[in-house]
Amino acid sequence: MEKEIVLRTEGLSKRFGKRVAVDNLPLEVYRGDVFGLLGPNGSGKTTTIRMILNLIRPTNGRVILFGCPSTEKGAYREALRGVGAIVEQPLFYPFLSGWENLRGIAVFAGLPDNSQTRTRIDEVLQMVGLAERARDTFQKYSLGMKQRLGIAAALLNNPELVILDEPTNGLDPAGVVEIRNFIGLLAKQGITVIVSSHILHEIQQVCSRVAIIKFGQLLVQGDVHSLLASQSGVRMLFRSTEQAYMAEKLLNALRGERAPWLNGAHCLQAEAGSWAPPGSVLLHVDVSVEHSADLNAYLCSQGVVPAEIRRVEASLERYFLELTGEAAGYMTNHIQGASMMALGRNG
Ligand SMILES: Nc1ncnc2c1ncn2[C@@H]1O[C@H](COP(=O)(O)OP(=O)(O)OP(=O)(O)O)[C@@H](O)[C@H]1O
Repeated sequence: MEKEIVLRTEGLSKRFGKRVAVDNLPLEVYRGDVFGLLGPNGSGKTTTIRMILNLIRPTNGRVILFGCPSTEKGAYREALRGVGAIVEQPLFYPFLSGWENLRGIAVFAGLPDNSQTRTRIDEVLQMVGLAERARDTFQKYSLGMKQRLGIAAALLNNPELVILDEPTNGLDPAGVVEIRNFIGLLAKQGITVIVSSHILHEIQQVCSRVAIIKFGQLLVQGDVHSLLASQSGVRMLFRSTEQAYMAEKLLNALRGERAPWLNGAHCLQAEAGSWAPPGSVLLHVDVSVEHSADLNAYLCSQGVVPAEIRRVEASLERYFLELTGEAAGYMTNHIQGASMMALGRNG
């Protein structure tokens, strides 16, 4: 079944003077996704979110939200009613309780001041786990609770899509886990979530799809499972670079009917601080770890003997570093994988 696109951006770009903050960004968010918008500080995440929310105007391109293009201004404002968002730290009154703060926000957002709205306030406080602390003043809340109250505010209008800009910022590890679990709960209730973060591993576990951006450009977009599939596997160190490239050739030739369990192999430079000597060339083999012995036996039979073989755990962070060459290592050949789009800085 075709997945329904909830939000799409086409050629979305934003320039501040000479600075290009967002550059021709093509995002696609499907219904039910927890969509991670990931990238380092200053990569354009908040600017993108602000354009989606119509808080700033794109220099070029458009957003299509629930089928409605941002160029149709009135209709787009209507479509935005189906969105709840927190961008930056929401402002709350410190001497009012969580409940009273939400009431103020509800009234400000144009919700009627009636029993239905009051019930909704109770509901959202329950959803974010603050029901028992609803009557405490905001100033008594921990940072994590303050953040959750922000999310509760974003949920007031019963949105189909929730956008959370860096919701884990400033939280301790327990707070991060709390927010992550909470995002998972939202997804279980059928709410589509877009969540931005500059710390890739923090929300990797909860995302179904991600877009990784840098300098406002899309580096890669796809479902987390396929992106990471090309990351996990085993890495081999050889006594010489020549042997590593020889093994790469041999294993890529072995793929197919003779070794259906082998998805491919590519050489890369060892990251700084990794187990391999700095600057050495490693062979990454896309294979499940149970086949390490088969690989070893085959390469030895061909006279190319690995000096060391290690399993690698999939991580978006490593993937990002390899993609951008930010670690000492960089990929010496292109990224492989079916359902992803890799657009380097130069296309
Ligand atoms: N109002 C503005 N005027 C000028 N430049 C801006 C403005 N807003 C953002 N920028 C610049 O645009 C670029 C992208 O910023 P943005 O805040 O979107 O990045 P980000 O990925 O959200 O970063 P962070 O993780 O630090 O929040 C940065 O270089 C930033 O300095």
